[in-house]
Amino acid sequence: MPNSMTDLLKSPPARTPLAEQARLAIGRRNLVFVGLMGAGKSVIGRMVAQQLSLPFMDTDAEIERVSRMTISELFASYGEVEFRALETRVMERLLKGGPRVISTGGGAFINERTRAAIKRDGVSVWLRADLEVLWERVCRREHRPLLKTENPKQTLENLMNQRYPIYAEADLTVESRDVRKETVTAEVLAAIAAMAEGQEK
Ligand SMILES: Nc1ncnc2c1ncn2[C@@H]1O[C@H](COP(=O)(O)OP(=O)(O)O)[C@@H](O)[C@H]1O
Ligand SMILES: O=C(O)C1=C[C@@H](OP(=O)(O)O)[C@@H](O)[C@H](O)C1
Ligand SMILES: [Mg+2]
Repeated sequence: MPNSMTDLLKSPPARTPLAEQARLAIGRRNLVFVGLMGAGKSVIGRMVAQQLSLPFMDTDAEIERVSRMTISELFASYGEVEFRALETRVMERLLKGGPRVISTGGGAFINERTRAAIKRDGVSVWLRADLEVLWERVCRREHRPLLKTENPKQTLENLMNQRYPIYAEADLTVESRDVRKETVTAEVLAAIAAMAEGQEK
């Protein structure tokens, strides 16, 4: 929200040359972040959107807005199957309104129908991270219902084993490691720009 008339008159911040290249590469498509809980989809997605001057949406936030419930409440009241059905509908709707940057919840790309929609209308980026990095980021947070188990670190490892072969189907992979978020953001832009160069050859 602009704070003053001066803000309203300001032009949007200029993109860096790397961001400009990445923006051209995306064209009318959406940029979609996939990967496990704690990979940084929500945080990095928002930063990349800012760099590209594209609107940002997070499917979990959108699901919470339309249902007027938290993700934990949805899992508790309706279960995972209903949550996935809602997630697919929200994802299909967001993909139609692009181009935008969309961060998904960790299970979205695992669902066949959601994955097919992302492949059709988006450039997907897998933010890949090691177990220790993910665990360090999620262990103190309480809002992820799938990790409310006896041994959440083991649950995370099991999910890695099940899901990593599927995340690997994403168009691009960027390592989300223990470095500054700005570094990961720049690496995402570089990966998109490099993808476009590869397509031109
Ligand atoms: N280099 C980094 N890249 C991404 N996230 C990072 C990084 N360093 C620390 N974090 C933290 O890790 C957490 C990632 O959470 P989030 O973006 O919600 O992940 P996801 O949406 O993939 O579950 C955030 O608290 C973020 O601040
Ligand atoms: O991995 C998953 O199945 C889930 C990941 C969560 O999103 P984040 O990956 O953003 O934490 C959220 O959608 C829900 O708790 C289920
Ligand atoms: Mg998230």
